[in-house]
Amino acid sequence: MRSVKATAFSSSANLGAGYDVLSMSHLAFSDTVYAELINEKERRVMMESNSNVPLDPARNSAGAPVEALLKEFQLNYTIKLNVIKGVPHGLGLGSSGASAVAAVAAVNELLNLHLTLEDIVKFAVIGEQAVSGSPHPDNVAASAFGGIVAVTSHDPIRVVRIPINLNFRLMLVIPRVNTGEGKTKKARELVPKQIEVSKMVENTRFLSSFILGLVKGDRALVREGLNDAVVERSREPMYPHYPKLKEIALRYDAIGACVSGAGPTVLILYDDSTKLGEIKQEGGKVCAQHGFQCDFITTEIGEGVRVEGLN
Ligand SMILES: Nc1ncnc2c1ncn2[C@@H]1O[C@H](COP(=O)(O)OP(=O)(O)OP(=O)(O)O)[C@@H](O)[C@H]1O
Ligand SMILES: N[C@@H](CCO)C(=O)O
Repeated sequence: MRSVKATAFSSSANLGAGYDVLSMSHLAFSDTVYAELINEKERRVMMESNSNVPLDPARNSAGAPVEALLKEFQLNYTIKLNVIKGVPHGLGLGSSGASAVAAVAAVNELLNLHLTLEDIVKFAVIGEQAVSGSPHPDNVAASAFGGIVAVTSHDPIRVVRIPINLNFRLMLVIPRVNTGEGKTKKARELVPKQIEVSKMVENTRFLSSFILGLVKGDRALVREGLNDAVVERSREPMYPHYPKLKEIALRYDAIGACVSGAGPTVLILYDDSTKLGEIKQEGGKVCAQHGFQCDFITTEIGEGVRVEGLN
């Protein structure tokens, strides 16, 4: 039987004021999905995994988009997906998104559907809808395209990679906690439905500064822009360690810090001026004060989804 392997990397969405719009792929973790054509008789998705994610395709971020693909292309095929999880889930690292992108990319290759990367994002978003109740496109856009991306249109999906002219590396501060089922769904319920114009203006300034700082290679602008006056604040009860951790990162001259997606992971941008050792030491104490340990993982900006035909 023909089978295809696809690998998609972890991601950090929002990046300060870019809620549901900005996201960054990183090489820290990845999911791999093997897709195999079992028969051409019955429209069905069979699931296997090395992890405790749901094996009901409708409740799995990899299975749901593949079911939608088979329906969209009116294919009565049985497809087996083996989801090899490498991205820890429920921690704000785009785990559900990575599976979704890898699954859609693998089936695209397996069935020669000729999907563009934006088509892959369009279908992978169905996986996010299945697990968080919202079709947020940011994580899947970063896992599909790589780099730092802006989703400039939702319908139709349009994704733009942001040119990066600033040298920096990444550190993920990952709490060793179990956030339970549907963490992102709960986090999205905390986001206010309406905000004051002053908050919109403040976030527009942040977003402009962050993006312009990346493009111009202006460290101070990136530092000024990596902030958020709305979503991060509304969700603080889900990551009480964050404000102090951010203050420590900035004190020791990190370029900036933000919540990774819906958290609780914190993303820190740093360079040679940053006193990383002090951040790890004092940041570790902050995590302990909140009752958990944190892993401090350094990594780099990631690539887009990789596909490999196996036979
Ligand atoms: N293939 C999958 N990979 C990861 N989680 C999955 C998958 N399929 C279903 N899930 C469920 O989705 C939830 C994890 O997704 P969730 O959106 O909450 O966090 P995340 O994707 O890890 O991080 P982020 O905050 O970046 O979205 C868990 O409840 C998990 O059981
Ligand atoms: N933009 C999404 C990303 C989830 O990783 C959210 O913050 O809910």
